[in-house]
Amino acid sequence: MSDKLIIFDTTLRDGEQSPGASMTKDAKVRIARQLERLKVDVIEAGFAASSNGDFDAIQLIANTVKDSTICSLARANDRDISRAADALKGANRARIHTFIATSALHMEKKLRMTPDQVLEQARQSVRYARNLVGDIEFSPEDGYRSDNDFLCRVLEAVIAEGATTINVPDTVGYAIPELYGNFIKTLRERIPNSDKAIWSVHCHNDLGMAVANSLAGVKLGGARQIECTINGLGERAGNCSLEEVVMAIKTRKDYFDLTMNIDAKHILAASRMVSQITGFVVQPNKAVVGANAFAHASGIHQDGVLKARDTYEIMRAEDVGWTNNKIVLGKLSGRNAFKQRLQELGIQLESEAEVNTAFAKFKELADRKSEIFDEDILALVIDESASHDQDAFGFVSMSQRSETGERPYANIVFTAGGKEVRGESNGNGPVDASLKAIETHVNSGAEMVLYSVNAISGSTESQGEVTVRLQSNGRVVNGVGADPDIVVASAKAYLNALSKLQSKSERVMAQG
Ligand SMILES: CC(=O)SCCNC(=O)CCNC(=O)[C@H](O)C(C)(C)COP(=O)(O)OP(=O)(O)OC[C@H]1O[C@@H](n2cnc3c(N)ncnc32)[C@H](O)[C@@H]1OP(=O)(O)O
Ligand SMILES: CC(C)C(=O)C(=O)O
Ligand SMILES: [Mg+2]
Repeated sequence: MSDKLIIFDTTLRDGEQSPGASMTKDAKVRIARQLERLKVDVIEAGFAASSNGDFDAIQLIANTVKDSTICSLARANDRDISRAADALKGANRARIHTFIATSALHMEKKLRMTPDQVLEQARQSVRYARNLVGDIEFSPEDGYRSDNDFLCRVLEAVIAEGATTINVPDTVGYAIPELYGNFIKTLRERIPNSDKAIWSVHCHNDLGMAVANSLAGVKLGGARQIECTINGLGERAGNCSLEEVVMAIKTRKDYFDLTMNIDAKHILAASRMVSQITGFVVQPNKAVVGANAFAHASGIHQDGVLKARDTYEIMRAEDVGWTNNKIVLGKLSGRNAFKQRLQELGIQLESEAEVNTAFAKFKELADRKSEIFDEDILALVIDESASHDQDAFGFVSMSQRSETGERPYANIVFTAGGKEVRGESNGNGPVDASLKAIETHVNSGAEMVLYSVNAISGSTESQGEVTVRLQSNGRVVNGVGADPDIVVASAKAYLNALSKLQSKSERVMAQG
């Protein structure tokens, strides 16, 4: 049996059947191009008979994408099949995928046809399609819940009519890996002409087993085509996810021993494109393409990964399109990860004692803030070294009150020459009140020439970094302070600037 596994992507057909995932023609072409870069073997571009728009999209994809086989779905009737063939005319390689349900439930209740009528319609449709296109896929819809004997009759008949791929769908996601794998194996063993077709699996994720079932269909059943979608998009709970199934087969080559054309480094871009076009956000803990798939937040794992990535990573992030893995600093991080980040940021602390002090401050901040960004660390270290040099004034604590219609009030405790002092004041706003409260004690006479606030990182959880520029007696100094509370950050920055004004060693900055 061949060791080549065909990857058939149906993001643009079954994926689009996901409620809310409808795509424009241009969006479909963009995705198809990305699938071509990913080197999927077959792109099911849509269902030509479903609408003129889908017909046009398939036609445009067939005319544009030349490296993959382009496929259209069609019900088992002449009209749908003709539409599919017409839409695919410009393709380098075209496939018609025709289907009809074979489970007793679907035949009786939905199609309202007898098994013999279904058998005949399947046979005729494949015959009709075969005269239009050489590459014909046939699917017995709800195949997994179909009667085995009947299914064998239908599949034998359509292979005899020229179907080149037999796809056995678990349409409603009812299968269990071992049972599904054996089901495919049994069909292949029982059908006399089964070796004339390539066998394919098409699994839905209603019980969260689409990937596992597909893998079992390949490993136990001998299927050599997997139907899947980017991000597992698809009807109801979705289809087998391309990124997961592909990376399972690549990562466990020791077990599957199969080859694929896929160029996995385009996986992440494909995932992002599909997510952006459909508006379906990828959950952070999604395998392979989720934001956390290669991220480490706990100290022991971070330490392990920094020493040897394979301690906690079974795939390389770069192989699926990430630029690297991620060490996310937070309250569970350890000293080694913290030190590594300081090094990456080009920060050299003088001694182990200084590292320990900075690490203690980092842990304290991390208890208040779920993720610590590089900018937080820079602010924390700048704050730390500033307090080393200039300790004339230091922030201790503050409280402040502001209420609509009331003048804001601040009460601040800070150190001045090593002694704790307290100041209080009203002001135009909470920042103004807190700086005036400092001045009630300091009386610096300095003029503020700049005040600026920056959110250190993108979210409301981030630290605020405040810069204050003061001018006094021809000297201009900058003070910087950082804190999740921007009023506290302002007070820290102001005290830092006042300290610099007092410091004899402070460099004089030319004004302007
Ligand atoms: C498991 C799957 O994913 S199957 C693919 C599902 N995808 C889609 O349905 C998306 C595209 N579908 C559509 O745009 C429309 O449903 C169309 C154009 C295909 C058909 O639209 P309509 O003609 O209005 O029919 P409607 O959708 O209401 O009903 C489906 C008809 O197709 C019949 N039918 C269903 N499957 C098949 C089949 N595989 N082969 C032949 N006939 C079929 C049904 O019995 C029903 O026939 P009836 O009208 O005689 O009762
Ligand atoms: C049309 C077929 C292949 C299908 O999508 C299914 O049965 O789930
Ligand atoms: Mg399906």
